[in-house]
Amino acid sequence: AYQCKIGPSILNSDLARLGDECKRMLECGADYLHLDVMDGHFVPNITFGHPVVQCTRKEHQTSKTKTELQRFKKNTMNACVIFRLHMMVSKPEQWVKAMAESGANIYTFHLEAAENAEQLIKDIRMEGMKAGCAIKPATPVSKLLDLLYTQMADVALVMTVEPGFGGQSFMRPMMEKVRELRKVHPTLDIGVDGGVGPNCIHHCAEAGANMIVSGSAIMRSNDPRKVITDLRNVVQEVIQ
Ligand SMILES: O=C(CO)[C@H](O)[C@H](O)COP(=O)(O)O
Ligand SMILES: [Fe+2]
Repeated sequence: AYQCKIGPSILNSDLARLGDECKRMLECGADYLHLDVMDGHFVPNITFGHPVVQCTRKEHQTSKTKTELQRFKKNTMNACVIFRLHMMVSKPEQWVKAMAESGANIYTFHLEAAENAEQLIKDIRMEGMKAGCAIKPATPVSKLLDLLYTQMADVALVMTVEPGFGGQSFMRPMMEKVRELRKVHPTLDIGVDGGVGPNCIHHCAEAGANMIVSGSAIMRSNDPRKVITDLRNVVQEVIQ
C-alpha cells in the first residue's frame, strides 16, 4: 500500500559543501533529500533559506530539459532529485512561492505555525509542489487527523525530537501518533523525523512509518550506504 522512502537530513553535514553532501547521499541510495529550514523564531536555530535551496538545485538538475530548468513548477517529482523541505519557520505561508521557484518538490510546514493549514496546502499545490504537514512532540495527533479529514496532505510528518537541532534522542512515545495516523490513512506517506537510526527503526516501521528521515545516524557513519540499506530493509520487511 505504501513504499519505503529514505531521506537523509543534511542538517548535520558540512553545509559549506551542501551540494557535494547531497550528491554523496544520492549515491548512497537516498530516495530524496530532507532539507531543514529554520528561521531562529519557530525554533531556536537558523540554517538556510530559499537562496541556498536554489543554488543547491542548480547542481542537481542535469537530467532536465531546458524548459524544465527554467521553472520547476509542474511535475518536478519524477524529473529530478526530490528536495523535501522541512520548514521550521513561523510564517510558512511566506516562502511557498520562493521555494517553488527555487526548485523544492515537497513543502512540509508545521501545523503549529500555520494560520490556515487547509488554505496553505492548496497554495502549496498551486505552486506545483506536494504538501506536507509536521507536528511537534507536544501537538496531539488529533489536530493533524482533523486537518487531513478536511484537507488531505501528501505527507504527514511526526517529529520524534523537539525540532531545532540534529543529534537528539528518538522519542519512542511518538510512535502512538504514527500508529493512529496509519490506522486511518493506509496509503498516506507518514514520516518520522528526529533521532531515527538503526537502533529504533523497527519501532518506526512497526508503527507504520514509511518516510524515514535520518540525519546524524547516516551523516556521521563511515558507511552511510550501509545505514541507508539497513533502514530500508527493516521498513520493507514490515511492509511485506
Ligand atoms: O528536523 C530536524 C531537527 O529539527 C532534523 O531533520 C532531524 O533532527 C534529523 O537529524 P537527526 O537524525 O540527527 O535527529
Ligand atoms: Fe527535519
